[in-house]
Amino acid sequence: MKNDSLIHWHSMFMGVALLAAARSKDARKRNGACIVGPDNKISGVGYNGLPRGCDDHDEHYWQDDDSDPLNSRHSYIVHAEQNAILNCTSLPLHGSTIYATQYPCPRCVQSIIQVGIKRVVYLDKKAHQERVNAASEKMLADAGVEIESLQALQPESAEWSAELAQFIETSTTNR
Ligand SMILES: O=c1ccn([C@H]2C[C@H](O)[C@@H](COP(=O)(O)O)O2)c(=O)[nH]1
Ligand SMILES: [Zn+2]
Repeated sequence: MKNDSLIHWHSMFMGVALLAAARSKDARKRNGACIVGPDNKISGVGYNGLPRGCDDHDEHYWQDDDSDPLNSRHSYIVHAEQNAILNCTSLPLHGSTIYATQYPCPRCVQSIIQVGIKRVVYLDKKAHQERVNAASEKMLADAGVEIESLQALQPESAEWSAELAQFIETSTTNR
């Protein structure tokens, strides 16, 4: 007998991004991203973290002094979207969609555009980063890359993803 109780494709891909995010060591924000080809095949997954070989336990990397690049976490962390692109196992990415747990920053947007990704689906948007988000939005619009919230695209998927995020948050201690 056929089982019709499936999740949407959007739920599956945002779910993969959320699971990837659960691997992030960033105590401030755990992000994930999942890149999907036009044929619904996953090409790459990533989360925010330090580059390979940089010790997660080295507190130097997690400092917050933005006035000194040597002591700023922003010099070191590879963003989830960048990692998803760098981790891709199938190329090219032209025409792909990236599912991101957070509205991508301008740096990530640059990479997204340059590899030919044509659509961004995001889960959360930080309202206090209005100007940063506007910079991302301008580049995406000029480059003809669509961006939409999962909430607007598929409300049931957004609700399911929020529940999954909550479940992951409360159940991730070295499992
Ligand atoms: O597009 C983005 C933006 C940010 N991140 C990561 C980078 C950090 O690990 C956290 C928090 O970012 P802040 O800039 O320190 O607020 O989120 C990402 O993965 N993708
Ligand atoms: Zn970014």
